[in-house]
Parts: sequence; structure tokens; C-alpha cells
Amino acid sequence: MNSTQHAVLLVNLGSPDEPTAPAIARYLAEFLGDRRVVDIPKLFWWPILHGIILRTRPPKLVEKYAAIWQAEGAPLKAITAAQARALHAQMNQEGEKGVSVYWAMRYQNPAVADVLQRIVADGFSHVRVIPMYPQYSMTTTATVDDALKTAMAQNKFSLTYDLVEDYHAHPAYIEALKASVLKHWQAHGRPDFAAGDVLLLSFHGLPERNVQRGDPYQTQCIHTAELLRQALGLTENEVKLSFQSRFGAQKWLQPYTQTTLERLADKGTHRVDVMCPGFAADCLETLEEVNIELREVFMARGGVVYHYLPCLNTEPEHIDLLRDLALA
Ligand SMILES: C=CC1=C(C)c2cc3[nH]c(cc4nc(cc5[nH]c(cc1n2)c(C)c5CCC(=O)O)C(CCC(=O)O)=C4C)c(C)c3C=C
Ligand SMILES: [Fe+2]
Ligand SMILES: [Fe+2]
Repeated sequence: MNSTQHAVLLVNLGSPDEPTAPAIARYLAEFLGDRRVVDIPKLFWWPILHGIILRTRPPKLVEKYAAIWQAEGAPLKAITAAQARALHAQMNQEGEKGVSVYWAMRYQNPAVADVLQRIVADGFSHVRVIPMYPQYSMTTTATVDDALKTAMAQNKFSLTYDLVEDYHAHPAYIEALKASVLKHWQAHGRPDFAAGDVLLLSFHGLPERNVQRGDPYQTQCIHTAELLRQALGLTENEVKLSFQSRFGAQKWLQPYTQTTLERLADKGTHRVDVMCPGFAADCLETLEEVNIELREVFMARGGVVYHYLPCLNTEPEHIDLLRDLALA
């Protein structure tokens, strides 16, 4: 019986089960059908989602997912699994035995309800949940809480949980981001900031309307960026913040990453180092959008050097941070 021991659950957004149009449609139907993600009355949104988006978007995404697919599946899932293994190993060293680390995806598989079932079957009575979103948003973090509550109510699990709301300003998070930048510069050389090179921090976007309704996401992104800039000892001209992955017709948070890269290239910026601090693991939005599509945008516009810095993934400093979050 493990009832006095600790279970930790890492939850990230989720990916399609396979890079095919039907699997992508199932994924988008679940994700974009969540009222927290798209807050438009069902009467209006359902015909658009099922009549237009789920017919037109999956075929376009097949090629993009195929370009980044790994032997173990979608990168987001493969990396989350590896993070759970690394955290488990780190937390079961001498003197800390008995911490079990699980992982789940908010949309598609492995589903939160199924993993909770396993946690209960393994004898745990409490689980600490870490949504893998450094910055809180009602469209991400809050949906993890929804999934936990729904699963608990439907299955009558005798399990309690607590949830890490955000870690956008956690010193170990800022330290891990800083270490990642320094490691990159050690391997590839430091940008020539005096000549106008830039470190661009690109966060996933959000409709402006969500922020107007009180979502703290934008404020937390700005705070993270500022703390990292200070930790690196850089000036405000050397570090820029932008928002990527816009979806749909609404106005999203600005400046957009694409516009920022175009403006930088137009200004004659030679090199840009792009990092995505809001993503705990590499995924479609980083490996494809940032590392492939946006690279092409910058280079086609006259940029010369484009570096993409990988997400924190299984970096030791990231696992140290997760350990802090698991124990706090
Ligand atoms: C209204 C739509 C969307 C909101 C709001 C949104 C917020 C949001 N998303 C992430 C993290 C990820 N999003 C990913 C993919 C993705 N996001 C949307 C839409 C919204 N996101 C779509 C439609 C997709 C699928 C791809 C596409 O169609 O363009 C992913 C990657 C998933 C993968 O399989 O690799 C992540 C991660 C955050 C952090 C966030 C709010 C701040
Ligand atoms: Fe998204
Ligand atoms: Fe803050």
C-alpha cells in the first residue's frame, strides 16, 4: 500500500494519436470543443468547428505533424514521457524513495481519467498535479483542473489532489531558461548584440478578449521575459517578446512573432536567437512553426542567421525545477 507515499502527475496539452487527418480531426474536435479554449456559444461555434475547421484544417496539418513525428510518436508526448521518467529517477534516489511520477495529456491520450485510475489502482490517496504550463491561462491550466474534477466526479475516485497554478517567476524556472541560453551561446557563439542581434522570446498567443476578461497569461509572460532578461544581464533592446500560433479571425496578443521577425529583418538585423519559454516541451508549435516556418520568413526577408533554442525538455535544470514543484 502506497497511501502515505507521493504521486506526481505531469499534464501537457496533448497531440493527435497519429499524423493522419482522422486522428487530427478527433484531437481538434476535443480541444477546440472545450468552452474554456473557444468561448463562443455552441450554437454559433459548432457549425463552424464541425462544418468548416474539422474538414479543412486536418489535411493541412498532416504534413506538418509528419515533418516532426518521432519514433515514439508526437514529440509533445514523447518528451513528456521522458520528463516523467527523468523526474521519477531523480526523486527515487537515495533517501527519497516512494515518489511515483505519472504523465497524461489533457486532450486525447493518455487521458487524465485513465491515468488517475492507474494512480488509484497503485494505492495512492493523493496526487500532486503539475500542469506543464509555466504561465497560467484559463485556456490551459484551468482546463486541467476541469478534467481532474470531471474524472473524480464520474469515477468516484477516493483520491485528493493539489495543483501547481503556475511557475512563471519561480527562480528555478528562470535559472533553467538562463542555463539553456548560456549553453546555446557556448555551443554557437554569443549574438553580436552591439551590432543589433536579438534574443526573441516567443510565447504562444491568446485572443486579446481573454486577457480583457481577466486572464493573467499576458502579464505572466511579460514578467517571465523581464526576469530572464535581468538574469542574463541584457538590455531592453537586446531581448524582445512576441506571441505566436495565432488561430482564427479574432485579434490576438501582440506583437505577433511573424511581424516581429519581418520587422527585424527589414531593419537589417543579422542574427536572431528564438526561444519559446512558455512551452515546457517541444511540439508542433515550436518544431514546425518556429523552427521551420518562421525561420523561412526571417531568411526570405533578408535575415542571415536564425537560431532556434530547444525547449527545456529533459534538461537537468528543468528536472530540478519539476522536483521543486513536486515537493513544494
Ligand atoms: C482558440 C484557440 C487556441 C487557444 C486559446 C490556445 C491556447 C494555448 N495553446 C497552448 C499550447 C499549445 N497549443 C498547441 C497547438 C494548438 N493550439 C491551437 C489553438 C489554441 N491554442 C490549435 C488549433 C493547435 C493545433 C495545431 C494547429 O491547428 O495549429 C500545442 C502543440 C500541440 C502538439 O500536438 O504539438 C501546444 C503545446 C498554450 C500554452 C496556450 C495558451 C496560452
Ligand atoms: Fe494552442
Ligand atoms: Fe508575475
